[in-house]
Order: sequence, then C-alpha cells, then structure tokens
Amino acid sequence: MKDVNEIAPVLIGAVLALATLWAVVGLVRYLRVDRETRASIRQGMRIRFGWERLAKMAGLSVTDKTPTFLAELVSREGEVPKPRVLVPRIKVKPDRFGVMVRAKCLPKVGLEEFQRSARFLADAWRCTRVSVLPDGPGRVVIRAVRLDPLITPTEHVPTGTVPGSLDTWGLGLDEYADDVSLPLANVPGVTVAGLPGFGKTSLINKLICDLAPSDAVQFAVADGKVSTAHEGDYADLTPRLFAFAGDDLAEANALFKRMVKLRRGRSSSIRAVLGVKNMWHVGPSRIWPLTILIIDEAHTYFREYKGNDAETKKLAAVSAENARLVEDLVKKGRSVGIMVILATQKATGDAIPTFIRDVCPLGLSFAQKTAEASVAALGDDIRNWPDANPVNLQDPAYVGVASMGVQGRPGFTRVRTPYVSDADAARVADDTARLTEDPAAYLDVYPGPVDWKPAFMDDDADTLMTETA
Ligand SMILES: Nc1ncnc2c1ncn2[C@@H]1O[C@H](COP(=O)(O)OP(=O)(O)OP(=O)(O)O)[C@@H](O)[C@H]1O
Repeated sequence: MKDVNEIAPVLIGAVLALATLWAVVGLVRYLRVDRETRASIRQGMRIRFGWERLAKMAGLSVTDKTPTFLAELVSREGEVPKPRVLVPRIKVKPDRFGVMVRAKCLPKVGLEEFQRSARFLADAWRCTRVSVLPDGPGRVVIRAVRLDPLITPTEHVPTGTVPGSLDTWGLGLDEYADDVSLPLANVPGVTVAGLPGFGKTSLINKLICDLAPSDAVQFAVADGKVSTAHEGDYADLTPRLFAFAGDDLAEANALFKRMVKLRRGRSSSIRAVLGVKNMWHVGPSRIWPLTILIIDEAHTYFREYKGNDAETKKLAAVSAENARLVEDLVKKGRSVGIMVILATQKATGDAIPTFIRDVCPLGLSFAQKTAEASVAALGDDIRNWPDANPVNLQDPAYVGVASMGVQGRPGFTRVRTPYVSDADAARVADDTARLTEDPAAYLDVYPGPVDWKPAFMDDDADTLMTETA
C-alpha cells in the first residue's frame, strides 16, 4: 500500500505533464494556422463533443441488448444488465474548408444510413455541404464543408520544382475541397471553353508554370488573339515556348505542319528509339518530351470563309487545312506524346470543328451563356446534371470555376481552379527558359536503329546528350 502511495503522485504528475504538453502542442498548432482552419478546429471540437447525442437523434445508433461479459460479471444477482445504445466511433480532422470525419459503421448503421442523414448533419454542423463516401470495408468518410470551396478564390504560387509525375496535373478543388487532377498520360486532346474573363488563360498559365520546370515537357502556342509573341497573354511565357504563332492563318498553318511532321517522325521512330509503341509506357523524357500544343482562341484558325474572290478562297483553303492538321494531331498524337489543348469561348462546331472536338477525350468549361453552348463544350449528358451546368457559373463569384467530367465519378464535377498571376508565370518561364528545346531536334539527329538507346536508359546519357544537343 505504501508503494502505491509513493507511486501515485509520480503517476499523476506524469499524466498532468503529458496532458499539459498535449494542450500546449494543440495551442501552438491552433495559433499557427490561418483563421479559417482555426474555425474548422473549433467546429471539429464541437462535432466530437456533441457526436454521441447527435448520432442518436440522427438515427445513427443501434441498441445492443446482449450484455457484455464484463457487464454480466459486475451485475448483481438477478439483475439484468441494461441494453447499450451504441454510436459509430469517429475521428475528426479539420482543414481550411471544414472537417473530414471518418466513422466506423455498426450493424444497421452503414453507408446508406449515413448518406440519408447527410442533410441533417449539414444543418447540425452548420455546413454548406456534406458528402458521405465509403472509406474501405466497414468505414465511411464524411466530408463537411463550412466554406464553399467553389466561391472561395484561391491563388497558386508556382514553386518552380520539377513535378513528381507527368501522368496527371493538379487542376484545383472540387465542391468538397478535394483535389481534382487532369490526366495527361494518353490524352491527345483537351477542350477548354468559357465566356471571356472567366479563367481560361489563368488555367493555361498554371499548366505551363507547373510543368515548365520539367525538361520532359515542351510547349508550343498558337494564340488567335494577337499578332506577335510579344503581345497578349503568352508574352511573358515566350522564353519557355519552342514555337509560337499569332493570328495569321499561314503562320499558324506552318506551326501545325511542323507539329504534324514531328508526329509523323515520332510515329515512325518510336519503336526503334523507345522500344515501345506507346511513349507513356516509358514516360516522357528530355529526348522524347510530352509536347503540348496550346491553341488559344481556336476559332481564329478554323473559321469558315465564304466568298469567291481569290483571297477568301485562299483563306478558306488554309483554314480547312489547319483543321485537318490539328485533327491528325488529336487522332494520332496520343501514343507518341503529343497533346493539343484547344481553348475557345464557345466550343460549338463553328469554333472547333466537331471532327476535332469529338475526339478530344477531355472537355472542361467555365461559365457559358446558353444550354447549347454547355452541350457543345461538355456533351449532351450535361443536360442530366443541372447543378454542374456551366450556365449556372455566370455569377462573378464563379470566375475560375469550371465544370468537367472526372474519370471514376458519375456526372460532372465543378472545380475551383487557382489564380496564377502573370508575374509568377513570367518568373517561372524565365527561370526555366534554358529547358526550352525543339522536340524535333532529337529526331533529326536520331542515327537509326543501331545499338542506340534513349538517353534516360543509358549510363552514358550525358555524353550522348552533349553530342546530340
Ligand atoms: N482561377 C481564378 N481565380 C480567381 N480569379 C481569376 C481566376 N482566373 C482568372 N481570374 C480573374 O479573371 C480575369 C480574367 O481571366 P482570364 O484572362 O484567365 O480569362 P479568359 O477566360 O482567358 O478570358 P479571355 O477569353 O478574354 O482570354 C483575370 O485577370 C483574373 O482577375
């Protein structure tokens, strides 16, 4: 007994010290995060403390009438232990937009029951939205957002670091503040539509800034809004572009021809150079970079010219040829690592010929004025998803929000894309200018099917690179 008396104060002291340490760590964390995350931390604490009561009210509880072994052991003679009301155990994690609650299911309290209670939980937790998804066997994850991520503008300051993977690219946050990515691997074409001033260019700025630090990506731009590279939205990015064409149809035609020549060269040499039929099996590299052609204000290049005078006929012929060349890139560029991004205000057939638009596997759209424009940008299925229809994104609060189909999710997802300032884009382009190379350069020097391996597979890569560069 004496021993216990001696140990007890030490134990109590240790427990108090640990509790104090835990509280101090919690307080420091709380003070270091931004205002919104602090609000979410407080919200998380309220959810945790009120969970048992709320779960019972929401019908997320189950009565266990069978007494536990321990209850039977401690119950008095003749006394029947009371049935227990169980509620799912939860873990709460706050973030800037709200909380993520992971819960363990119980018999008769599973995914369906949680989903049925989502509206009730949203009201009780004072959240804009609550979604419930499976989180492995016997578990669910409840995402509750207090702030609507779609109307909370975000900014992206490019880090200038080499992206870990080029298979996907982070696009932004969905309505539950979950990351949404755009696949890059095996995607030959993407259409980006939307009313002027709703974020198309900022989105492309982000793409270039995020991928520019990699020597395995090269960019070319055709911008139908300007005449020379030193004007307009891409002026600051020119150091990182290996080719540029303005609104001149013939100039753009020359660029598209150059890209098709690259596509042909790659198609005929891919097996000999990479040893595979699809570049994505080995991934992009410096000698075989993912080559992205951005065609902004795409309608400029494919316009139908009607008239019988020689000049109009000539323009009509160039325009038709442009469409054929871009069609070639989208139809045949996937496996050889060529991707075309077509941006325009309205993705109707007169802006992007349907034979090009319909073979682009990915389409995203910022705000649109009419239901027809939404259908042109996202396909007929958008009519079945009125909440995600870009006609509902015309409010200025939705500048930077696009609607798109996401692989593995039904319907369409709205994505808040972050804003990338022109100054940041210029900084990244300047810092990475030394990585700009014509992707055809390596094809030109390719010596033929001898004992030659791509540089990234070769121990003597550096020697080879210096010789060929
Ligand atoms: N993701 C975003 N978040 C917040 N604001 C944005 C975002 N993207 C763009 N903006 C704001 O909207 C303005 C216009 O954006 P942007 O130039 O990207 O539009 P656009 O759709 O390319 O227009 P246009 O068709 O005329 O080229 C920007 O200057 C910026 O102030």
